[in-house]
Amino acid sequence: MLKRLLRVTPYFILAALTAALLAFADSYSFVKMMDLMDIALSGDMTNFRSASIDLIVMAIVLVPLCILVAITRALYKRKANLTIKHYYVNGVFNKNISEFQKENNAKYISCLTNDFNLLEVNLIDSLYEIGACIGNFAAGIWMMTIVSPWVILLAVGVMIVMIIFSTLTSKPTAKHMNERSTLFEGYTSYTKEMLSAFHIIKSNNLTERVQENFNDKSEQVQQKGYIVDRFLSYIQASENIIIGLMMYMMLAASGYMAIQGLITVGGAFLVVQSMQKVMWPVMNLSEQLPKMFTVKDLIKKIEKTLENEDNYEETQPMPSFNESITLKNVSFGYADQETDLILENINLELKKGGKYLIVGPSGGGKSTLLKLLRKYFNPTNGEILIDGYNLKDIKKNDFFSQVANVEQQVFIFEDTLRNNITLYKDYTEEEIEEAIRKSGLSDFVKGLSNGLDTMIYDNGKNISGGERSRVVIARGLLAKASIIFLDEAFAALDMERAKEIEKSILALEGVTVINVSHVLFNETRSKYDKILKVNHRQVEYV
Ligand SMILES: Nc1ncnc2c1ncn2[C@@H]1O[C@H](COP(=O)(O)OP(=O)(O)OP(=O)(O)O)[C@@H](O)[C@H]1O
Repeated sequence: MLKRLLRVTPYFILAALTAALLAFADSYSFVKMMDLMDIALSGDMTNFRSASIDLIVMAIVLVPLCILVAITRALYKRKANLTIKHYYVNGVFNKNISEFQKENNAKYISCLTNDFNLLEVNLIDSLYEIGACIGNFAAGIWMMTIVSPWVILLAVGVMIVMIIFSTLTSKPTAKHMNERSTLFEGYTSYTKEMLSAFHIIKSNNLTERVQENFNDKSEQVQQKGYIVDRFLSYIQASENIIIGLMMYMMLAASGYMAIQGLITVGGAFLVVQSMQKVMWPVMNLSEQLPKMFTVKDLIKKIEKTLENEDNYEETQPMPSFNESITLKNVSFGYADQETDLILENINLELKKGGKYLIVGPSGGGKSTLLKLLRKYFNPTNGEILIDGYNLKDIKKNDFFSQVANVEQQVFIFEDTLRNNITLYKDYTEEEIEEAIRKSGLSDFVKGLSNGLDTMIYDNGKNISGGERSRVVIARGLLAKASIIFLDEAFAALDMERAKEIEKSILALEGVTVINVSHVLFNETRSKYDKILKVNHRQVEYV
């Protein structure tokens, strides 16, 4: 992630340089003020006028510079945030389907919200602040050199003390931050579950219990937040004491020098201003550095969510599906243990263009067989060959572009009906119409005042379960895939409609259809080439 962040270096440099430019311009205006003060005390009216004009010009120049600083800072922040978020989402989509499904996806939501908010404050903002601090510190030192180089030594001393202090306090801060992030993960997961199950909770009178659990989790997160804030405020208070002491020492030193006549009154004024210029970065650095030190562990935690245990490299392209899918002595268990096998020693051949129905008792392993054929999981033993090539070696993207999946669990995007059917790909109106007709959606679409441009909200809350299923069937038909996998795709449809759609799918020439279903209609039964029963780890022909 840090490597990816390096790409925004030009934006960072631009933002830091403009901040430094502003710091120097601001310091220069203080030098001009010092001159004005000393000229005024000497009673030199001619030079006083020109020094006053210089000051006014400086004040005018500062305005566009301030705007430039705000713009370059915002640009850097925007680029940096987008870069790490793109990196993360890209990483999530590089996860294997099986490994992604093993995890609670609230883990990823928590990373993208809580952890990325922390990254924005503790890394992206802090980096900018550190850049700006360096510019301001340099400008402050420059101001000091104009008055007396001796004051610089004191400022460098303060800096060293503060860096040592930050290093010492960073470890316990990082520990607390990580614990808080883990608590947030549980909290996000629970909140997501609570809102998804809203109607179940209400209709089963579970409100009180759920609220109690939520309050407990929320209390834990708040308590940790309180501990972190309290800890950080102790650190802050200690820093303020140290910095305060240093400031008094510098003030006393410049006062002594003015009394001794080593510097002018204007010079004393400039020392006070330069001290502020130097102290701000020192104070700010002492705030930003501990935050920066906590980022390493946070990034490690975020990167861990993107790790794939199985990094098998797929090398075989699959431009088309031409002959058959063959299962050779395939065994599979989710737990990778021989005793926990769901399927054992399966041998099958599924021909291109063939229509296959998979039946069997609940929990028998039908969906598991489909998951293996869909390349969600690899067999524990044996191999699945497609046109003679091991499915394990076939590149995921190539394989997925040859198949369409129609599942019982439907996902509908919050978008128009058209985009939900085409899945953002280009098809002709005739192709879309044909898919709508074959999936039994024609009457539904005709009845909508906006037709295909009707918006579907929140995973299809404004359409029925059967309509949702048909949208997904239309997707499958439109995709013109070589293989269609159906998993209880007709469960939400009435019998007549289910039969009609099943017939349309079974009439697709050259398309291999593998349909897992509890429902077996006499009218469509004969249209299947083979009916397979999955039971007791075995697959047999019916
Ligand atoms: N991700 C998983 N991790 C562990 N075990 C699983 C997983 N998915 C399914 N199983 C188990 O595998 C067995 C077969 O499940 P599968 O979903 O393949 O059955 P099925 O025949 O499709 O059942 P149904 O008709 O009820 O959908 C079941 O005992 C189930 O509990």
